[in-house]
Amino acid sequence: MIGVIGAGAFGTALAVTLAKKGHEVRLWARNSDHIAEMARTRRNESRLPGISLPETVTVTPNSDDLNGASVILLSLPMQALGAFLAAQGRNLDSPWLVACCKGIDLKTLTGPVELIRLTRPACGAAILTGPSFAADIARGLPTALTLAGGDEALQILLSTPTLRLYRSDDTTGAELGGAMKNVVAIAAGIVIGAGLGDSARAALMTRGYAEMLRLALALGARAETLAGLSGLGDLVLTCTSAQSRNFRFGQALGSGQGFDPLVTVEGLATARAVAAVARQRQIDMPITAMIAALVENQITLPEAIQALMSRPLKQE
Ligand SMILES: NC(=O)C1=CN([C@@H]2O[C@H](COP(=O)(O)OP(=O)(O)OC[C@H]3O[C@@H](n4cnc5c(N)ncnc54)[C@H](OP(=O)(O)O)[C@@H]3O)[C@@H](O)[C@H]2O)C=CC1
Ligand SMILES: O=C(CO)COP(=O)(O)O
Repeated sequence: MIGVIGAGAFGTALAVTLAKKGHEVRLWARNSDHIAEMARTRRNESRLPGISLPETVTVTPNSDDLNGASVILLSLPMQALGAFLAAQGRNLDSPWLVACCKGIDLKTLTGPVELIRLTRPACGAAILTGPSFAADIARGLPTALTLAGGDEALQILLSTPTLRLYRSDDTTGAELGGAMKNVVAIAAGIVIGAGLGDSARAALMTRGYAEMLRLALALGARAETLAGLSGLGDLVLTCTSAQSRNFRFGQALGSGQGFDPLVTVEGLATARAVAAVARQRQIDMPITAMIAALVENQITLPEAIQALMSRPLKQE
């Protein structure tokens, strides 16, 4: 049996693809009305529309029902993970706890793997991350992700005929790549929304990648991890697709439109967290600093664009 914490888009998509492979899956959700609706309709229409839940997926409000799972996937938004682990993490009984979220925790300035390790040092802690929209996974379109921190048996267990996992031991690099690409995706959305053009977006993605790499190397990650699926791969996907919520949020900001505050936009809190880490380490991250300042209403959009364009000329 495989356990999934969080019946959002990603948790549900993982549950569907793993159930289709033949696993029994128990999916934890917090809201009883939501659970009743999923049980009645066999769909998660509010989070992952148009996808049927296989019969072998059971939805439960009780995280104890996941105990004994071969692996428990934690698919909550990053800023909700710490509180969930503090409240229920010590009761989770499985050899592997795998983070399926992207971001840096604002409270501790650490990634999800570190939060898991601190709560359950006796369990294996890993992260599943990379370029994949939940809807694509659930529809059975080909996708490839990085599993960092897991062993070969876990890699085989979680791979499906349409979801191909590559293994890595660089958990720091995998979590930082997945976290920081969302910040750059917001900036890319702003560029497109403000009508600055595709050339400006390409420049921003390249300079965004340069600052992602700078911080990651300073924190002990490997360059090849950042160049892989969990870094560059996800940066490319998220900065170029309107399926991305981070990109769409930026686009709305850049074009002066509103955005539904209930939609999960991981890059917002992560921009502030990464900017704080960069300040502590004295690492230059101008794009992240700009997004953090925008999010905190310290600068306006025209000021942010002007500030980036007027930086001193330097070597690439
Ligand atoms: N969607 C995607 O395509 C992908 C998402 N991810 C990552 O997966 C993670 C989850 O995102 P996603 O599934 O899209 O998010 P969604 O917005 O679709 O769903 C969020 C889920 O988390 C639950 N939740 C929110 N806050 C809390 C809380 N405080 N305690 C318990 N549960 C909570 C929500 O419950 P409720 O419904 O009751 O509000 C909901 O089930 C993110 O880090 C994201 O970056 C990774 C790859 C792809
Ligand atoms: O991480 C994702 C794709 O890999 C999903 O991106 P968004 O959270 O921006 O929708």
